[in-house]
Amino acid sequence: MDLYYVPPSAPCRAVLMTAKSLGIELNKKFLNLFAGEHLKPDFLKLNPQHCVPTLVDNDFAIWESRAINIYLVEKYGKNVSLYPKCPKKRAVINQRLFFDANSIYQAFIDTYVTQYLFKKPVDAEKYKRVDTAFELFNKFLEGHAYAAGDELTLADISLLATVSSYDVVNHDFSKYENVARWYDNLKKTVPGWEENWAGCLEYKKLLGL
Ligand SMILES: N[C@@H](CCC(=O)N[C@@H](CS)C(=O)NCC(=O)O)C(=O)O
Repeated sequence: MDLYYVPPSAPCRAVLMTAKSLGIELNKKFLNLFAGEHLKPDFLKLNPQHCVPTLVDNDFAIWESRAINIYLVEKYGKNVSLYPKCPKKRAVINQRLFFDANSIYQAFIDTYVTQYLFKKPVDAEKYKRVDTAFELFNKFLEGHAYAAGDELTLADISLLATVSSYDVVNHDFSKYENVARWYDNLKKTVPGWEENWAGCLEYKKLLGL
């Protein structure tokens, strides 16, 4: 399977950690976004939304990191505990995945990425949303080792990619004790963490930090 990606991107890093956790070998294809490779006709044929990560499994292409990760577990996963079939467990995992996409990851784009990569002014209100997101995530983790309960799931992997982006820009989240404990544990245990962190360091450079 081919994975079109860029190393600094949190969604791409989440897919790489998921594949590693599942023992799946991906054929990584670097796409130079700054050179506009994602806008070339061949790539647009695969993904008219022209974003990475994009996974190509023979004649099937899929994008959106969380959709890719679910596909990998459902189609190839021996370890289905990352996305169990129980509807209630799944619903909680999905909620955390949407929380990641819409709240904590989006808050990173609206603040650090906007300020440092796009070089646009950021309203203080947007930084407050980062705190609100961390506060919520801290609550979700109350009494639990993992984002959606007591087992590692796809929600943890997506959130780990996002929270490590905050770490690399030195965003202090130590007061969110459950998040800090969760992060410390996952850094030591999630397969592919080293590659994720290498991507984070590239991200840091890209942001000019
Ligand atoms: N929600 C998407 C976000 C993907 C995304 O924003 N990708 C960026 C790189 S981090 C991208 O491909 N940007 C180029 C474009 O959209 O044209 C996901 O989780 O996969």
